[in-house]
Amino acid sequence: MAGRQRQRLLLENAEQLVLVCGRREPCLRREGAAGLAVLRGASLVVGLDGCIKAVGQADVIRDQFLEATFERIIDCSGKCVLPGLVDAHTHPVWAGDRVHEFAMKLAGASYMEIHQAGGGIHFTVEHTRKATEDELFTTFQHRLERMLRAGSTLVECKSGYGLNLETELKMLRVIERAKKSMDIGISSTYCGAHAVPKGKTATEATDDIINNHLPKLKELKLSGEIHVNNIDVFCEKGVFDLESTRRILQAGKDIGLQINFHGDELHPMKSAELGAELGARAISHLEEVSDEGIVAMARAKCAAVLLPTTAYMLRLKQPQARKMLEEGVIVALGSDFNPNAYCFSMPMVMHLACVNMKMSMNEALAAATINAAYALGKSDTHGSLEVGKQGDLLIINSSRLNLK
Ligand SMILES: N=CN[C@@H](CCC(=O)O)C(=O)O
Ligand SMILES: [Zn+2]
Repeated sequence: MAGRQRQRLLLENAEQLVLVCGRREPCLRREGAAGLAVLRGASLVVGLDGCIKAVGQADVIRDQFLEATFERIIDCSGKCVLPGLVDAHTHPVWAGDRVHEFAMKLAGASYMEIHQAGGGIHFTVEHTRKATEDELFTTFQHRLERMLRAGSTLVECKSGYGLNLETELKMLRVIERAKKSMDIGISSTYCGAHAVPKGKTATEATDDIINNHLPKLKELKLSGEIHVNNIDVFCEKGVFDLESTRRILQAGKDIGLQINFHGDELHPMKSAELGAELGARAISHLEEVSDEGIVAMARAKCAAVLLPTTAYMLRLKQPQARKMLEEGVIVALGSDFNPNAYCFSMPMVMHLACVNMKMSMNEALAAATINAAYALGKSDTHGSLEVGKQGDLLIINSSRLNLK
């Protein structure tokens, strides 16, 4: 029946059609991530609703859709098709660059020394508070366009440079506007606990978030004004300790947000153990995760969002990607785009993951597609080329990805 209908797009006869997975797996672990599903000489059909209608050998699809009409047909002979990339961790809404801090870091200052001296996130907060919503939207839009050009079709976007309710909401409104107007998927994250605002203690900031910020987010969700997907905390020595992190994440979960937070980045905090206990969807960074934390994450099916740009930029030790993969953790990747790590490109992130974290190319692609989608709770609709999923895809002008 579908074979006679009008369809949006036919990608014909790709040399390699990299499905990533083909049995509706929610994520890929161990051997699953090491060997991806690939069809050769294959075609794919996207329907008028933007979803994938068929994937298969070119001659089979041709027969099946003999009587169909297409808005567009693209000859993919000699080319590769793969799912749109998913960037599972970004901080893309802000004003005021931090180029001056690069020189400080090169001269030996650490990320936390700059932060504690009032720079880093605090510097960005000062500038973001002063910026208008339109100014923030314009730069954000430009950044999303660049991410899209680098192949990302679904991006996690955090607030977190406001810290007060007014500016956090301003950032979330900007993200909401892009969700509605831009041709890129967005999973939005409330990250009001990104730093302890100047003039407050961590406990005061935690109380403010729980008593004022989160109830407001609940109200705005009910009225349909802002729909946030995830809750985040920077769980770190000198920022939010384990107890404050627990209180904030639990309160976020109680209003229906998915837990997806920064943990075990600069110091071992037992963030992974906490995330596993709270049922977190994902934890990012994990350079300092413990062995027990890795096991707990694997058991709890809590994704590890690894950020190779951070370890590179801050000269941190690399997260133990190989150990996580061997223990069965769901490993995802993110660009961590922010004023400290100015990288829009998931292909670059995948490259760094292979070279610096010793992931295989297959593992890196799984981490930047189905597993990143899993980290955002979206692997039922994104992250692989399977019937029923969104038709987000990339055509690569190369006959083979040479995956191993
Ligand atoms: N570590 C905390 N947050 C960001 C950095 C944000 C910033 O420095 O502005 C990160 O994920 O790397
Ligand atoms: Zn971050």
